[in-house]
Amino acid sequence: MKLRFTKMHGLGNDFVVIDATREPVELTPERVRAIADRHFGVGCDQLLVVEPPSRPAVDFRYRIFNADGGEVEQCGNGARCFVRFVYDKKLTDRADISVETRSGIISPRLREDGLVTVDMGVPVLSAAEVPFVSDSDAIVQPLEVGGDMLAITAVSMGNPHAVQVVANVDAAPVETQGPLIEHHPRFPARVNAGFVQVVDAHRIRLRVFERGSGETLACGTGACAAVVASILRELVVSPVRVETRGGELEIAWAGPGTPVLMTGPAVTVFEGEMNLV
Ligand SMILES: N[C@@H](CCC[C@H](N)C(=O)O)C(=O)O
Repeated sequence: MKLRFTKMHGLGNDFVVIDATREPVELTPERVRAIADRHFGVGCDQLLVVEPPSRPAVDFRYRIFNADGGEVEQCGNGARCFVRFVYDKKLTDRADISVETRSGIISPRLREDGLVTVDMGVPVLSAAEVPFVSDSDAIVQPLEVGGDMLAITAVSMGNPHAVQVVANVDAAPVETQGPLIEHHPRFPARVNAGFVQVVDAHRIRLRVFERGSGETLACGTGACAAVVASILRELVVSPVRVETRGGELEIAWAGPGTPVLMTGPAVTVFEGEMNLV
């Protein structure tokens, strides 16, 4: 069976995007892993599926699969690519859409300058809802990882993030500590591990070891979570430029109870057709 796809990226966080608005596509974890495989498949960090909405007053349903085959709640860089995709494919003539995800509604807007701003919703700071096993909702929490005591902030942007502040992201133990944090028993749904270096009051540098995909060149929800954590820790002030290995995002957040706004690029690389096994 042949399946048409579009290869896209947001700051080098790369996606295979599939249009399932006309007919459903059956995606098993094995199939997702095969498509995401960089040697035997197309290769991507996440597979994104565009579906018709399941409820009134939203335009599309947005499904996200990590390279390990697991379906997850949210993907920020993917959300920017999502609106670029549905607009370019003429699945809508609106540049401002409402999209349902596993964790709620998000609103991406394709701007005239080609950048995309996404209302990513209100961050969740309650430990139980992240989910993070803790008897407190303190902003900074101790977490023992590989014999070291880390100071993390647990934030959900629809998906779970553990954010820590480091002196230098280039020297941070992302590859070694990242997998230990991802699978830490106090994060029962696993977690995305963010490493933040504060540059000044409006700029941070960020690396993220993503749940189910490993370190990526950029993570949109990771950038939102990192800015929320850094504002709560009084290290930065909104708006904040986030430097990743793949480029920069701008994140604005007015504080608890308000939504996070993320602005950045969304790029189409090529169209293709794959053999689906
Ligand atoms: N790259 C994404 C996040 C994708 C999902 C994440 N790995 C998870 O498991 O929660 C982004 O740009 O936000």
